[in-house]
Amino acid sequence: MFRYKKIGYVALNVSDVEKSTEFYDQMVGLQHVETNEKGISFFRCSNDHHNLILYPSQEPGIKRVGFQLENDKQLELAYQEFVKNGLNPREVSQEEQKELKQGRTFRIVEPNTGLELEFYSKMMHMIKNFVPKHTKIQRLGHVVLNTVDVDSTIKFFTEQLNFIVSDHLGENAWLRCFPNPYHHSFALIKNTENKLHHVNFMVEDIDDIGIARNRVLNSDVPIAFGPGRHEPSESIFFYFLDPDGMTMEYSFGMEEFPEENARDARLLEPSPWTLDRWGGKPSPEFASKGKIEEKLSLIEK
Ligand SMILES: CC(C)c1ccc(C(=O)O)c(O)c1O
Ligand SMILES: [Fe+2]
Repeated sequence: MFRYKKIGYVALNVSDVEKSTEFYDQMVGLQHVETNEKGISFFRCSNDHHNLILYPSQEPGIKRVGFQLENDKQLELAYQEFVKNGLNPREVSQEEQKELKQGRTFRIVEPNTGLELEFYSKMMHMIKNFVPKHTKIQRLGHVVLNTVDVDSTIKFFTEQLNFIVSDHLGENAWLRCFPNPYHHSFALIKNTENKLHHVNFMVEDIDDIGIARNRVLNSDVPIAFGPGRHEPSESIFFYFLDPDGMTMEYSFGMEEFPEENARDARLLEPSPWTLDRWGGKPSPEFASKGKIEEKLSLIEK
């Protein structure tokens, strides 16, 4: 099976790119790289050209998630595997690759949720390091989806995409993209609707969490959950809402897995205390918004 480097970027549809650009730059603390002539806005928290893209849209939500493979050889292996399994990978045009500052890129549609997933190995490496404005963001951490058919979605990620389950909690699962060490770069939570649950950025220390809470409290940005501590990955978390009501998370600290002899996935107790060891409760708006952009699945289920 093919090998990942990491979750590379998330693309969101937003109703007002200018407003959201200010939010992700000033409130989240990502570096705004450029807004192009089509009104597409790029941000980074690393030397990658982008770790977040905002697309103008009437319907806010999630557009796609991009995964970086270890190298060109692994990318080709993934392509061959997808073709063999009838997943119909679609190569991204040269023109769009240029717009994205990426090398060879292809996409498939996850058949259970309709989310478009992208695979690439090369993205423009920016000369100047990411300089934190206020929050020492280390990386795009994970994306979580709500899914109606959670069993089939987990099966797809593990059997077709080479993800490994790090933990189960009831029917839900936290998954890592092998051999990336972090506890999860994707998670799947059962719901009555397929939609975005949240996007996570990992931060360097606990002060980033405490300072963020005060920054958000002193603004008109709604807090959605936390600060608290998650049982599965042991991270300290803080969630707040973006201008379209989509949930963003900062987290500090996360269990890491070795490539070989990693522990087996646990069956964690489905209890509110598992989600927050400190006993907090999410607001009703937590993880409530984030339509998945509809893409026709070409995969036979
Ligand atoms: C409440 C959500 C689904 C959640 C639960 C646990 C973790 C973790 O262990 O890191 C998360 O990151 C979450 O977002
Ligand atoms: Fe999370």
